[in-house]
Amino acid sequence: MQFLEVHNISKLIGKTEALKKVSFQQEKSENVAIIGETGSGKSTLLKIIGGLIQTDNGYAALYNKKILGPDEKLIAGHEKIAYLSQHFDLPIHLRVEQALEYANTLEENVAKDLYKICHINHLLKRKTNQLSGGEKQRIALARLISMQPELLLLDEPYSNLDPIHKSTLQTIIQAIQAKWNISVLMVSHNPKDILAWADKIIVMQNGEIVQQGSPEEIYRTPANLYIAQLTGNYNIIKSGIKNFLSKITEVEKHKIIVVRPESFSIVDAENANLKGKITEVHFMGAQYELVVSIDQTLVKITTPFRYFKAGNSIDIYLSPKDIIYLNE
Ligand SMILES: Nc1ncnc2c1ncn2[C@@H]1O[C@H](COP(=O)(O)OP(=O)(O)OP(=O)(O)O)[C@@H](O)[C@H]1O
Repeated sequence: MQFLEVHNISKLIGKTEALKKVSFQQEKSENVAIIGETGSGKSTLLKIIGGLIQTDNGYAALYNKKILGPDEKLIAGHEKIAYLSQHFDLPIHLRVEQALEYANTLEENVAKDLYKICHINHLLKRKTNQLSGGEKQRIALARLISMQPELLLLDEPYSNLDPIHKSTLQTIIQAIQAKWNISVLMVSHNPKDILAWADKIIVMQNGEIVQQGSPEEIYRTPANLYIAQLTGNYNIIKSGIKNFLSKITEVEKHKIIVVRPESFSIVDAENANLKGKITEVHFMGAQYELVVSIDQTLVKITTPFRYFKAGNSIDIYLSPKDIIYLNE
């Protein structure tokens, strides 16, 4: 039986076609991420799946049963689907433990485990207005999980968190998924947050799905420049180096050529197929970004090695397999 099916969903908000015939499927065991620029329709789609916004056309179904919209039921939402919005709210004037108790459907010891996993035990006696944004978010998450959903919808969960709290939340989400077998559908605009996590990525642009596939497919063979730009750093190769590349490989005509910065390797002269001169060196933490002039075209190349200086001439290898051709 299909776990989640989204079929031909369209939605007009005001005069904006927020969603245009959106269809995809999620299996129970899959981690699915939706990415796309601001305004591409990600949140609207998540809210429709959560039963919080009515569709104009099409439907979403969980285990082949249509998810009803707010016009079709008394209380909006679906009992097996939890939605953690970017603007999560907790009931006010309550202590955290009261806010959690009112929602909880778990046995007491299981609920205790959940609070421990979510790192909120030390917050239980606080009032819900005496918490940081990250703490509120972890409590809101624990509250949703204590209602035993099968599908958790996360709308930009990491967007306001520093790296330490982000890493904590990533660990919490993985622990929750493993312990309670909850499927997650996550919206994000940061490729770093989802490439390693997702089994499938759905890319949205102007209310439409423009590509869906595994993280590697989306990263290595993006369907257009927008998707290449969304998923990581990139170089657009201009005519100078394009001419140079045509000596190495049969360059496809009338295509935009994109190369990821890590696809260039700095090698010994005998293994090289390109030559360049470093014009700038930028320290990026785990790696350095070199700006390199190849046949008067500037490209960015990443390297873990610290000994390169501006002005150095370097020998470079680019595998033809790592050249991404996109339609103009
Ligand atoms: N309440 C509203 N009134 C008018 N237009 C809206 C409303 N909500 C959404 N829209 C429009 O619908 C489109 C999709 O919005 P949505 O919030 O789903 O995008 P998004 O991809 O989630 O964006 P973001 O990443 O900024 O959250 C946008 O063009 C937006 O301006």
